[in-house]
Amino acid sequence: MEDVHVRLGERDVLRGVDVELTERRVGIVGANGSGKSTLARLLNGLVVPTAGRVLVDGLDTRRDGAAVRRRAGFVFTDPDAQIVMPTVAEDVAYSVRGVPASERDRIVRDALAARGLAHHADHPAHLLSGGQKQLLALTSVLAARPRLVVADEPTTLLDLRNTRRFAAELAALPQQVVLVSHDLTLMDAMDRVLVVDDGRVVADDAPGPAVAHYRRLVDEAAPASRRGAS
Ligand SMILES: Nc1ncnc2c1ncn2[C@@H]1O[C@H](COP(=O)(O)OP(=O)(O)OP(=O)(O)O)[C@@H](O)[C@H]1O
Repeated sequence: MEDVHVRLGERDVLRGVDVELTERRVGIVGANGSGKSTLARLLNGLVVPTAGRVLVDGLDTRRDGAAVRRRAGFVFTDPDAQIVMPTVAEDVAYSVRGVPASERDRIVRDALAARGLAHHADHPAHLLSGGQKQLLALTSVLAARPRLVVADEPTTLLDLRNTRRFAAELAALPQQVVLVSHDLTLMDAMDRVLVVDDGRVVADDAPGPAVAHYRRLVDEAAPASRRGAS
């Protein structure tokens, strides 16, 4: 991201973000409305910069949006917003729809087996539990073999067990992962963490110091009367 600015409506949502993300695991934390989702969405061209450039694998997201989206898979917070087909297997098949049918069936079978969803293949996707739906969303994204996986608060709807399971799935991926989350425990597994505040990256460090920076920001923003109590 080269000096990226994003203006949405009347608001400067991102103001001069300049980062090169080369680590395998990159976390993004920050307050509600600070610009994290916008930053994540820049990475697959769902949002394009108002000024500056975003390059993914050397491709400009403004010019080569479709090619960028093939490289960068996006996992949304709410899997219901992402699951588009009636059954579990059909949903995974949809994300590899360009592949010949015989190969597609094999990809779908392998992908479902890898996430423990094989016996749900013909089940209606909407009947899965929240955790299973999130795994299905990840499975469908991964079936398209993206080089980069961007996940925007993917564990918000999950209980502790499924959060752990999903985090383990993300951790095991060979791809580069960019993870936006309010769950600071997930940041321990990152190689690098960006702290976003009011549209800027205000810290960019290893997880320990970055999360400490974020905690200080929150403490400083709290009214003095509450600070002692926290
Ligand atoms: N399409 C839009 N038009 C106008 N403003 C927008 C639009 N999308 C986002 N915003 C604003 O941009 C700011 C940043 O939003 P963003 O979703 O990136 O924040 P976030 O850090 O991911 O927040 P959260 O943690 O609450 O998900 C917010 O103030 C939001 O209201």
